[in-house]
Amino acid sequence: MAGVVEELVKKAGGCAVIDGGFATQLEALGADINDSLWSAACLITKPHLIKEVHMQYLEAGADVIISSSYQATIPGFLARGLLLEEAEGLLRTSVQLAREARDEFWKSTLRSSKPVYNRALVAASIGSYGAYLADGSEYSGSYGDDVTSEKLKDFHRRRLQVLANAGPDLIAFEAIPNKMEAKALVELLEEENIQVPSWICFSSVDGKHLCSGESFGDCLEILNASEKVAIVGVNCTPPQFVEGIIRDFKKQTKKAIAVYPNSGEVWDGRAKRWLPVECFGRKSFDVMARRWQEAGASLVGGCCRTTPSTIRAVSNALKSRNGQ
Ligand code: MET
Ligand SMILES: [Zn+2]
Repeated sequence: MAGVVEELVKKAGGCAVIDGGFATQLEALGADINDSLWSAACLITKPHLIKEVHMQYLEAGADVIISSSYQATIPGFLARGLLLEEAEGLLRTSVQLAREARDEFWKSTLRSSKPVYNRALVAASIGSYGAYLADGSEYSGSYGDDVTSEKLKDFHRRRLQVLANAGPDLIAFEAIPNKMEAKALVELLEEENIQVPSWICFSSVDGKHLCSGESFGDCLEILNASEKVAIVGVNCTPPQFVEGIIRDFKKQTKKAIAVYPNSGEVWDGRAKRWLPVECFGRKSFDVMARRWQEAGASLVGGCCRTTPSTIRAVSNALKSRNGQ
């Protein structure tokens, strides 16, 4: 585990808290994210709301906050009529807003000497190629035959460079749906010699495989071989599968494990809405978070449809047992 993460996990008493659904909370604050850029549209129109969401998660007890760049891509911004420099500037802004929130919150915490908080880390979010396509392939992992590993690397390269140079503590590759993309990302981290430690989290719809149907084990083998990858895990996956996934990962990796599932609701990519298949609220997250720590997770949080109240419950559950 990279030193900075190790230190945070230790300070948090063995399990650090990641924030919750970012787009979800932006929407709750009144932002319109029904947009091909999704939450990243707010980088153009409502940056103050982005900072507000970060503040709410810090207040709720998050030790790691994830930037608003999940669906912020250079081609996405260019298609919106922005210039290349403007697009790159918005990527840097996403990290900057999270850092400002972290620094302001930390200053105010020091003044009020609330011992429950740690100085949070900022993770720069990078969503999958499928998230950019916004066509449902984010959860199917099927990119079609014309998408090669080189094409994926070219898609990710510049954004990765810009975000890594914007001063985050971590890079968070989120909801990676297939093995080709996981491998392309590992190769890219090496090729670009990225010095910021990364996490790579997969998404799963069945708890046994990546969304593509490929095995976790094959992908973990690729991640295990890279020193650039500090943390592996799953996000935006139904919470009922997470305990089993952690136990499975434990057998196949020595890297730290991060889990931040969604609420259990299912995204209907065509209809662009959440289907309430099985929804887990903050009460269940509080119980589940403890089990996830016991099973071996070092970082626990929430993804889509989880909120600051979910994260407060997770933080209270983990930190009270860890004597914080
Ligand atoms: N960090 C992103 C968010 O919470 C992850 C989205 S997963 C589809 O909005
Ligand atoms: Zn999600």
